[in-house]
Amino acid sequence: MNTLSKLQLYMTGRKALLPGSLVLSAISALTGMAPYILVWFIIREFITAGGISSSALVQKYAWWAAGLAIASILLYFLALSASHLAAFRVECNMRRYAMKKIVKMPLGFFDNNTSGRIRKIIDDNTSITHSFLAHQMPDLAATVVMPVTAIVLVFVFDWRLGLACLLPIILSMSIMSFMMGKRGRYFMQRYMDSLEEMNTEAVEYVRGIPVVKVFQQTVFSFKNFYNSIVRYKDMVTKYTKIWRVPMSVYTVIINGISFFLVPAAILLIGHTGNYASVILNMFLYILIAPVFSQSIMKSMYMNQAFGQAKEAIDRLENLTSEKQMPVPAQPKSINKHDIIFKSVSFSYPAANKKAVDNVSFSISAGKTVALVGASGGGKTTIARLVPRFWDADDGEVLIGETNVKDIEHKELMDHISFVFQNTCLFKTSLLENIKYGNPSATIEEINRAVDLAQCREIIDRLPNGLNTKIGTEGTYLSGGEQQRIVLARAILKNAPIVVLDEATAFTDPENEHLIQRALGKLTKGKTVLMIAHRLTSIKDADNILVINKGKIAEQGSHKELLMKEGIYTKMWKEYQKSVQWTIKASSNNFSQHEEQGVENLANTFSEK
Ligand SMILES: Nc1ncnc2c1ncn2[C@@H]1O[C@H](COP(=O)(O)OP(=O)(O)OP(=O)(O)O)[C@@H](O)[C@H]1O
Repeated sequence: MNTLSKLQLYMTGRKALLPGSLVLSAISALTGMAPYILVWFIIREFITAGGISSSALVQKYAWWAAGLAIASILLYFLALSASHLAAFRVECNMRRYAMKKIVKMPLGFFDNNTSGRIRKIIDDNTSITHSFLAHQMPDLAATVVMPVTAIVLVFVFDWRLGLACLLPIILSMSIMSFMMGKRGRYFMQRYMDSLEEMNTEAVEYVRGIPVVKVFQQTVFSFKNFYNSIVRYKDMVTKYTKIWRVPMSVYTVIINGISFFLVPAAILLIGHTGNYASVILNMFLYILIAPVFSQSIMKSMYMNQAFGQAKEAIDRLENLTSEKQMPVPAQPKSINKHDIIFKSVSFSYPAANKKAVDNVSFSISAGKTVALVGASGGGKTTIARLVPRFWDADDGEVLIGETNVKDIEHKELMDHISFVFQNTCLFKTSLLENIKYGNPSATIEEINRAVDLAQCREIIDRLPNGLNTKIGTEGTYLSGGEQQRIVLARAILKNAPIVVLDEATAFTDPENEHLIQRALGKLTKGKTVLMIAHRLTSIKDADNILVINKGKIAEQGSHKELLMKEGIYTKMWKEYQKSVQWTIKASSNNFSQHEEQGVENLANTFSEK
């Protein structure tokens, strides 16, 4: 399907706007040609019909010329209005369509596509199609109609002068098609790729400025951003050099049609001896020549705009064509709250190894299973298969007796509370943030969740209590405090299944203690799948799975695993050492010991 047909799909119900704009623009172009002929009539009156004696006729021609010029402008205005209406409609529908598709994407889609990237692809590409439809499309009709009419005219008046006019046009169009051919399209693609790359790197650069300042590094530490600018500059410079000669020749020829006409006219006068008629026609041709140059220039930009619009639609389609989360044809409801993994395997798209490899385990309703193991082992991926961030490639993930693929998205989400590694609080009131877990909760229920999540002292300290807006007017919360607010949200949701990903990582001891209490309240009586690096927090789990390279390397309770003297035992010993070091470190060398402990822990796995 070509670019215009694709854009027409987004017109929904007002499909006539765009063709209407083209027709109005074509009529405007035709009307705009008429004054040239009328001026030619006036000149003819002066040269052949005795000048002043025919002033009434001259005036009549002049009025018609002025009237038609005004009519042409008005028609063009109407054409622009119609094209703008079409453009706004298409832009709006494109954004809606993209957003509708994106909200249906699996949750894992947002891991690989940052919010910045999604925003840029949608915003920038819909804006490109807007300016193409609103501004360039009306010119398309004029670009076709004006030169065709002008060519007919020049051949009607004097075919020999017409040929002299046509020669530079053919030459310039050949140069233009050389510039806009395969090479031009290739450049456009690379140009937009480089812009996107530069943009992504620029966002990364701005995000990293605090780190650069803290570590006293120069901006050159942002090699990727620097390299993306250099690559862009090199590509544009190379392309400009390729275009330098053809573009100069093209510009000279297209603006110099008159220089082809004068020698042709001299030859014609010598040949026919009809001085007045040749000069008169030559005036018309000189008047019309700018029409050609303008039209060809416009068509050059038009070609470029078409290329950009095509590229913009392709990029938007690429984003939205990613596989959506399949919706069950006959949804089943959740009858029990145990979680069962049956020979589950999963690979990330484009990855060459399995992130989860033939994993089987079960969590009875109300019990807790913890995942531990080396970084990159696959713990997060396993946990995320339960709320369908992605679907398993092989095997089954069941809740009760129902495969998660057969459960409607809303029902699945209603039954699971997911506490992420990175807390996400919205820049609104704490009340709104907590209420997100259950929008219909009463204020009593909210207050209860606040108490259970150990958030009361946070709320009491803030000037407007629960109504305090966070992230504004200097009201900020520490990482541990944010974590507790997120737990209040999860407690309010009161889902029977809880998935916890590193909930206590990176918090200070005081906050950890409070978070542990809040977690105790959240998980009480629930089916829990939790990932934790602090082994003390999962010591009491009903079952601990040691995950290594996507597989279950060991499993059992804390005691059973210690008796096995395997990976877990090593991990536990290393962890104990690091805890002791931390205590010793209160007097000296804290960071050195802590780092050493973490390193030892990491080595345990690299040895495996
Ligand atoms: N969105 C993603 N796209 C592609 N590969 C991914 C993605 N997320 C994780 N991986 C890869 O899958 C493997 C398992 O990663 P996962 O995050 O599940 O491990 P983990 O045990 O939770 O690690 P950590 O303890 O560091 O969080 C790793 O090799 C990782 O590089």
